[in-house]
Amino acid sequence: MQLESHQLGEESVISIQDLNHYFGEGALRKQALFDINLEINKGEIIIMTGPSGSGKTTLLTLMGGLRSAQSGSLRILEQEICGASKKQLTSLRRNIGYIFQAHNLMTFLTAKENVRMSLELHDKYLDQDIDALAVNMLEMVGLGNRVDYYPESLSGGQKQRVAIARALASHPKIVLADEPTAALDKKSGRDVVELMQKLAKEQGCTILLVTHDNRILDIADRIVYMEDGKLVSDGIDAAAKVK
Ligand SMILES: Nc1ncnc2c1ncn2[C@@H]1O[C@H](COP(=O)(O)OP(=O)(O)OP(=O)(O)O)[C@@H](O)[C@H]1O
Repeated sequence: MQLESHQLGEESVISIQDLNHYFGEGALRKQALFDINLEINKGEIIIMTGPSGSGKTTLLTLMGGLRSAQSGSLRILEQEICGASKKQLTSLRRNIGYIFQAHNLMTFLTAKENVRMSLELHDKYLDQDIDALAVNMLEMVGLGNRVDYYPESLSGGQKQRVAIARALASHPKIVLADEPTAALDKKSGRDVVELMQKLAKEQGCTILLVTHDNRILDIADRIVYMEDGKLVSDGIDAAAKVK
């Protein structure tokens, strides 16, 4: 029998036990996540899918250190996030790359300057040729001839590729992507996720991707399916559920 990579006890990047999450206070308090358990290893590409309102973005933002975890245990890169301070979350976020539905590029910066910005956050790049690193990363996403373009002069797919270059330039251990193909046509969407897959595999980076786009499910090593705030299946069953 062939074991799945997550069963082999490889290096754990994210480890979640009995995680619950609530929004609001008092009578308005509403539970959004219920007893989530999940192990994610180095280099895995995980797609999270499920109906609208099922809790995918809430879980993704918790795993990205973008909001504080309230109850249970959430370990990211060997750090407990439940009860972590703002300062701890900020330093954790330097190890994570983010790609969102709307590319979130700075409109007043060129493609190169957008990628540079993410490198400038890291001391280790300060004595290197950051311009050259940014250009090299843009070449890797096929935009070597667009480095000095502003976002408004790029197509949707090109903007999303700049966002990928920006997210991966500093070789983060984790990349989070929330609906990265939502604003793209079929071909551009496919190109964008295949590029993410290729770069992540080269860098040994873990990708967590939330999507409603059934056409890209095959790039995942594992599919996690959510419903009503619960993780209802993980792995092969999940793939069958969304077909
Ligand atoms: N900031 C918030 N305040 C209050 N309730 C929230 C907040 N964010 C999300 N929720 C609620 O938590 C639940 C899960 O929402 P979430 O956005 O995680 O779902 P989702 O699966 O990502 O949905 P979609 O696919 O539509 O983006 C929903 O019932 C939502 O209304």
